Amino acid sequence: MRLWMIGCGNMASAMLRRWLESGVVAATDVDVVNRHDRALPGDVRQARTLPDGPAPDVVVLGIKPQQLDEAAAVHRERVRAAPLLVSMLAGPDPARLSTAFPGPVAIQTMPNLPVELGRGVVAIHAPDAPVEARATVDRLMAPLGLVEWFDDAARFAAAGALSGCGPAFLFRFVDALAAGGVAIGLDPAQAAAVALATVEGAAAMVAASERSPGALADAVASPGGMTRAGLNVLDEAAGLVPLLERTLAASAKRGAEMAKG
Ligand SMILES: NC(=O)C1=CN([C@@H]2O[C@H](COP(=O)(O)OP(=O)(O)OC[C@H]3O[C@@H](n4cnc5c(N)ncnc54)[C@H](O)[C@@H]3O)[C@@H](O)[C@H]2O)C=CC1
Ligand SMILES: O=C(O)[C@@H]1CCC=N1
Repeated sequence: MRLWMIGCGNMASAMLRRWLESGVVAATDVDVVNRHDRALPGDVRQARTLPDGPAPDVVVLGIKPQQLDEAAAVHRERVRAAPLLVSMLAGPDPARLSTAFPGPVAIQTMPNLPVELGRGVVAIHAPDAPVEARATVDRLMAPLGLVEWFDDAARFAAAGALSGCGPAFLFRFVDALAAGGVAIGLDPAQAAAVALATVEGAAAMVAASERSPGALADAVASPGGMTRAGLNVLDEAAGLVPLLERTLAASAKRGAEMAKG
């Protein structure tokens, strides 16, 4: 599959790394446009302008949302002949993408960083996309992890807040678990190592298990034991659930503002 990538930074290069590793895309079939050269997976071609020659199968948009209009002004004419535009920008919906880049079928996606390992989530919103366009997008996204289509814009936005931002929240949790360890007497380096290994093992276990996270928590917590004492704090009325409800609500609110442009 031939790709042009307009903007290939943290998120797009995580996708590119996995596309190259999985073989769904060959490095020689990718052309990246970045503002400045940066280290890219597979040493793919990188320039300030799109290449001459025929349009690719897919144009991938990986710039910041605030850079959409500026990038469209520069690249719109070259992109017009491409069949598909796949955006990872938080905010712009397919209609806004098509206004910026008329011509291709516009697909709005929200990936997350673990796609780099093939363990990510890609939420997709393109309710009017024809079936062939959906099939191409599915083929491209399949190696990245869980791929979920949302025809409903509000559900797509909610999923994006959870999965797109979620890795950062979990990274914070790892740090918070380590900070809790330090507060009860561990040295910081050991606390960080123990917290990370605990989260990694527990995440792998819940992913592999047929038991729910709640059932697994109960399997850890002996009645009247240490874990139950800790869970009682997390489960307080003002504990972890309301904290994460507020966290996701804040991300979703900001996403809605960005969608308005
Ligand atoms: N970082 C993440 O975890 C996620 C990011 N996103 C979305 O991905 C997009 C990119 O985010 P990051 O990769 O974190 O940003 P980044 O700043 O690392 O990458 C943006 C890239 O775009 C290039 N660029 C800027 N203006 C350009 C232009 N006019 N023409 C060509 N290239 C241009 C820059 O040189 C840079 O390499 C954003 O729209 C964000 O909403 C979506 C989901 C998760
Ligand atoms: O923070 C952001 O706006 C982007 C979208 C989701 C993750 N990063």
